[in-house]
Amino acid sequence: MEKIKVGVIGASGYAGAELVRLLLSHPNVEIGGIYSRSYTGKPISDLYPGFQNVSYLVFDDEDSVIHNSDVIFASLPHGISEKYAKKCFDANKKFIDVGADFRLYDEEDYKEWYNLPYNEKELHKESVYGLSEIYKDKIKDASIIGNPGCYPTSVALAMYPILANTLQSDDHIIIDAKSGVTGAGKELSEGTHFPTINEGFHPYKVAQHRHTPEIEQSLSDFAKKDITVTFVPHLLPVNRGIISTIYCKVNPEITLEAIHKLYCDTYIDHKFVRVLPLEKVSDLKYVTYSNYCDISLHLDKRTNTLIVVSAIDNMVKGAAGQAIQNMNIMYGFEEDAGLNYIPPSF
Ligand SMILES: NC(=O)C1=CN([C@@H]2O[C@H](COP(=O)(O)OP(=O)(O)OC[C@H]3O[C@@H](n4cnc5c(N)ncnc54)[C@H](OP(=O)(O)O)[C@@H]3O)[C@@H](O)[C@H]2O)C=CC1
Ligand SMILES: CC(=O)N[C@@H](CCC(=O)OP(=O)(O)O)C(=O)O
Repeated sequence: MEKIKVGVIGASGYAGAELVRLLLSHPNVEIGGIYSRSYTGKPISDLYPGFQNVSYLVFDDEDSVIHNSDVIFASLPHGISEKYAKKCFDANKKFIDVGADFRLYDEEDYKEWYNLPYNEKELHKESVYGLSEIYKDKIKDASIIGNPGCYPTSVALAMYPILANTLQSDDHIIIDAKSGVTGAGKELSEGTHFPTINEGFHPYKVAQHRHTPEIEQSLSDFAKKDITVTFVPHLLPVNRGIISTIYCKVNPEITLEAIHKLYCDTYIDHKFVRVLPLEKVSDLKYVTYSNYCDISLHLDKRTNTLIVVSAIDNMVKGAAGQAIQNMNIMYGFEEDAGLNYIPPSF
């Protein structure tokens, strides 16, 4: 089968480099080019030694990368991707934004939480929110994808079966989430400095994180009514992984066994969502480097509270892996092509 050409804009960053790592072993693609503002002309192995003797890719200029590719991934800080999306759209190339610029349906939400307007309004009408398991039919025909955020991916997959079947008894949901430090990107900062985070553990942006509207957008879409969330992220002193522990009130008649069956049935054809057997608890160790989302289910009968624990690797299912899964859906490749990594055993 002829391979398609893919380009990565922002390949010097963490999510961009993770895209390159995964794409290099994808059976249906060839890398058409990689771009970074700061490293033009340098081999990627200079920046990330793991590519030594594996890839001889050299950072190129943005126009060559777009020209040489059929589909372009952008992995940039928010507010920058529209410019690249426009160039790709005008050149009839597909565009997958790993950042946040095409995730929110409503520009007012984007203005409120990101302090920026949409400059290319027409492009937002073309874009599809790329939560692979749930919006596959729309993703298939899309030319622009807004790849979901890392925390929102972990929460949306965890809550879809309950909300789509209206089993919640309250429309407010509490999310206690923890992320590894790679979630903050490559740029050095006091907040991610080793002595600051090592042997510490703290919440941040308590109830004011920019993923709040994205999470509410998905959950409300599933429930077909407004769902609100209280979302508190924490910074875990590990490199990779997200655990979201989610609390949702449910009707007293429902049993944990029935909920478990519903989740298993919902995800039976979706290999990347693993509903764990009852009694097991999701652990980020067993999803790292992989595209899996592990979901465990627990019921506090005393308070009729369902507790869903969702674990993903923020760099893979939370960013590069899901972006590649979306590309696979767009091109009709096997959905798991290039994504068959088994998590480590210990
Ligand atoms: N890390 C994660 O877990 C996740 C990240 N994301 C999203 O992916 C995107 C990238 O994140 P991440 O990789 O962590 O960030 P990094 O800070 O590690 O990388 C940012 C990249 O953007 C490039 N860049 C920065 N400013 C500009 C600019 N003005 N013009 C062109 N390129 C620029 C940098 O290139 P240069 O070499 O030129 O500086 C670098 O390649 C963000 O939108 C982030 O929110 C999504 C899900 C998870
Ligand atoms: C630990 C950490 O700092 N995480 C980042 C979220 C990860 C990320 O990059 O967010 P997107 O999914 O929107 O791209 C944060 O809280 O802003």
